[in-house]
Amino acid sequence: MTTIHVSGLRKAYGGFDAVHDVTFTAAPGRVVGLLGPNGAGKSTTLHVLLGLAAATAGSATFDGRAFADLAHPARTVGALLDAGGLHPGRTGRDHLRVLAAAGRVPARRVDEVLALVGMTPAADRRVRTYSLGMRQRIGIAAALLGDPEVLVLDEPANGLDPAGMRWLRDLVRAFADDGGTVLLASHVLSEVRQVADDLVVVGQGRVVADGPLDDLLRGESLEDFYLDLTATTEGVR
Ligand SMILES: Nc1ncnc2c1ncn2[C@@H]1O[C@H](COP(=O)(O)OP(=O)(O)OP(=O)(O)O)[C@@H](O)[C@H]1O
Repeated sequence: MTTIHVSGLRKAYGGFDAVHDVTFTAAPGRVVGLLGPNGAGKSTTLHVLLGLAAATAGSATFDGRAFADLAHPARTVGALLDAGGLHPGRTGRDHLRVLAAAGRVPARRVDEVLALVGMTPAADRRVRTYSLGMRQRIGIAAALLGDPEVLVLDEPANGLDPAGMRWLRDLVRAFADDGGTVLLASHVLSEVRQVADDLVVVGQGRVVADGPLDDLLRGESLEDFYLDLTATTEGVR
């Protein structure tokens, strides 16, 4: 069981704060939805958490440890950031094999995650022949490779068909019900409404709402709540 702590996080690019001051916690057993307008700082927050960018101030950790200090990163956290990152000439299976080797994950786990995401029949085709949803499924398989305690998912429903979206929802729910921690960034409010326990809304690099989803909404729709909240911070920076 692993808790994500993001505390006083600031990330500046040149003189511009992509993230100004972000603090929140994602606890085991919870699905935390991360929302915010384009350019609010969601991806930057996830990048710092995953060790892909250095914090200017503050911290983003797993049980107090930065990603770079994790003893076995693949077992702690699995991430889906951008399904466009797959090599087009490689098969789905080969892609996962390379990641398994890099993450010190047993090769047999590749077949397990291919089955989990429903990609066994297409596993030996090259990625360039995959649809967006199929690439997304391989990306989710990659996140699951190390049987991690935390899932960090950026726009996971991208390209998924309705059956795929339900499958993803069930997977995320089961993962959290099993004691896992899920941080899920999305613009698809219906997806967040259906699966999130907690909500963190970011606007212009700051947290503008944070708490259990039902407590925040108090019967209001997520769309109304979100659009009212972000109206003042609207607009791409
Ligand atoms: N490498 C970078 N160099 C300079 N500015 C950056 C860099 N990465 C992000 N930014 C800027 O930081 C701000 C936050 O970007 P970020 O990608 O974190 O937003 P986001 O909330 O993920 O947006 P979206 O919903 O569009 O994905 C934006 O203004 C963006 O232009």
